[in-house]
Amino acid sequence: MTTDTPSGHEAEWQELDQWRKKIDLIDCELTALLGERLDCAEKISALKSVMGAEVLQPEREKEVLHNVLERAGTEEKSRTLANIYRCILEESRLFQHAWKNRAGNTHKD
Ligand SMILES: C=C(O[C@@H]1C=C(C(=O)O)C=C[C@H]1O)C(=O)O
Repeated sequence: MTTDTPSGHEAEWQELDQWRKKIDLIDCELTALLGERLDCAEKISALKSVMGAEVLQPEREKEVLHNVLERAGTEEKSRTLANIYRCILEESRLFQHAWKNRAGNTHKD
């Protein structure tokens, strides 16, 4: 047990520690999956550049959100996952714009 935890409730602290270990494992998996998701977004960005398509695809974003919320389970999780996914979609868009700008600069040389 670390020294910055209040004394007492040892069993609860031990259980909390177990849940934190589980969260650390989930974060490991999430980091890998989100990285993979960004790799897909990068490939899509390259294709959109060739096709002259916009980065922002509102209908596709609605579909992504719909797919996620369908699996959310509860109203509370649905609200939270919607917020998380709005951030993911925004960052995915920014990532694609950054890739597009880098690719554009490279092709000018
Ligand atoms: C990845 C794409 O680009 C953007 C980002 C999306 C995403 O991260 O899922 C979805 C739609 C686009 O606004 C795509 O068009 O599929």
